[in-house]
Amino acid sequence: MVVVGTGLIGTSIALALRGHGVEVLLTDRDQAALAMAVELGAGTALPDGAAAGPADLAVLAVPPAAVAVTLLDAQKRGLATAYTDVASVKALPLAQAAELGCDLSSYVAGHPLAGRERSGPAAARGDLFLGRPWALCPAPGAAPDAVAAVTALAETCGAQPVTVDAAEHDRAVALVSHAPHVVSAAVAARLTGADDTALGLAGQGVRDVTRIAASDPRLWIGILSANAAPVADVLEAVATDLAVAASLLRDGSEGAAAHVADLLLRGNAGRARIPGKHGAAQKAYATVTVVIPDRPGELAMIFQAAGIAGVNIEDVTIEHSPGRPVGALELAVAPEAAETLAAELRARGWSVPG
Ligand SMILES: NC(=O)c1ccc[n+]([C@@H]2O[C@H](COP(=O)([O-])OP(=O)(O)OC[C@H]3O[C@@H](n4cnc5c(N)ncnc54)[C@H](O)[C@@H]3O)[C@@H](O)[C@H]2O)c1
Ligand SMILES: O=C(O)C(=O)C[C@]1(C(=O)O)C=C[C@@H](O)C=C1
Repeated sequence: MVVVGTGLIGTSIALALRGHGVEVLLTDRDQAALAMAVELGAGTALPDGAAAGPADLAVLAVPPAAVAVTLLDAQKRGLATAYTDVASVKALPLAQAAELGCDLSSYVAGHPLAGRERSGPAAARGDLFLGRPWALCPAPGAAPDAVAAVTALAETCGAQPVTVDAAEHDRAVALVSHAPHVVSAAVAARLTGADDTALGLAGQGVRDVTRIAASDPRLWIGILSANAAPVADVLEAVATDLAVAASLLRDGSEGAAAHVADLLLRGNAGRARIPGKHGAAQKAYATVTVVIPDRPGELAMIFQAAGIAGVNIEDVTIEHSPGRPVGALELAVAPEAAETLAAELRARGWSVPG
């Protein structure tokens, strides 16, 4: 397998494949991204010049606007017998590939519906795709062998392949991914002018609604502009709901409140329609939260205590309390290790609520 573009998605796919013993060759025009992916165990660097022979499949994990040119270049080099991409929009890269004269029989456009708000190989996870849908949009003349190779890729990564027409895919993701992204950004953008009192009162709700607003704007402007009309349709409908809700709230009458309640009820109904993930569950970690004083060496001592307790820390987040000399350290660990870690930290004097 060859992965072109060792960012978040390319490296996550490579890690998932390596987990199944697949030989993976990596390439990226950014040498630092490539070196990091190799360092993380995602594969080995694709040698310059002639490869030993074509790979079974080349995965083009580059931004949407780079898919067609990358495909053309890869096909000219004879990198693989089949090709796919992972871009978040499908009709435009397919049209560009046709226009450039790419071989569309060996190419099956793809899109895993899994990601993160962080970019680059350091954010990659081999379990990113477990149980997630993976859209496949083969062009009419796609070779059955190529379709089979890309289907096998999705399945090996633990995802559920879903075959869908490219234009239909783009309309669907405008609703379930692209418009929600803009709405999240719009809510988060209100916070740029927020004062310390408001930010200090921020709870989980605003964090949930704005998580994806932390994503790379360069990637997202490429996605949104490549799917502009379907995204605009959804945003206009959302904007109408918001404008009506605002004017009803200004009205302040009981009747108006009932109408706002109607929007909330439709929200409940829409949310309930989102299917649960299929297939295997993503690896679930337990979170041990520690209240930490803001002083040098504190993190090192906590990590050392975890090591002494024999507990592997899988992930770390620090939530700062603005204006307060403490923070909340969230340690993600295997569920069966959570109690051991909590007990060790409490015994050493840290506050571990719960
Ligand atoms: N981020 C997500 O949540 C997500 C989820 C699903 C699909 N996608 C799609 O996956 C693709 C990659 O997104 P990402 O989040 O991994 O971005 P990323 O920025 O983490 O990685 C992109 C990588 O591609 C490299 N690159 C760019 N142009 C290249 C070229 N011409 N040749 C070789 N390498 C090149 C960059 O150097 C970078 O390392 C995009 O098409 C995106 O739409 C993203
Ligand atoms: O969960 C996230 O952070 C994502 O941005 C993932 C998400 C999505 O909207 O579900 C975003 C864009 C991709 O094309 C696929 C998946």
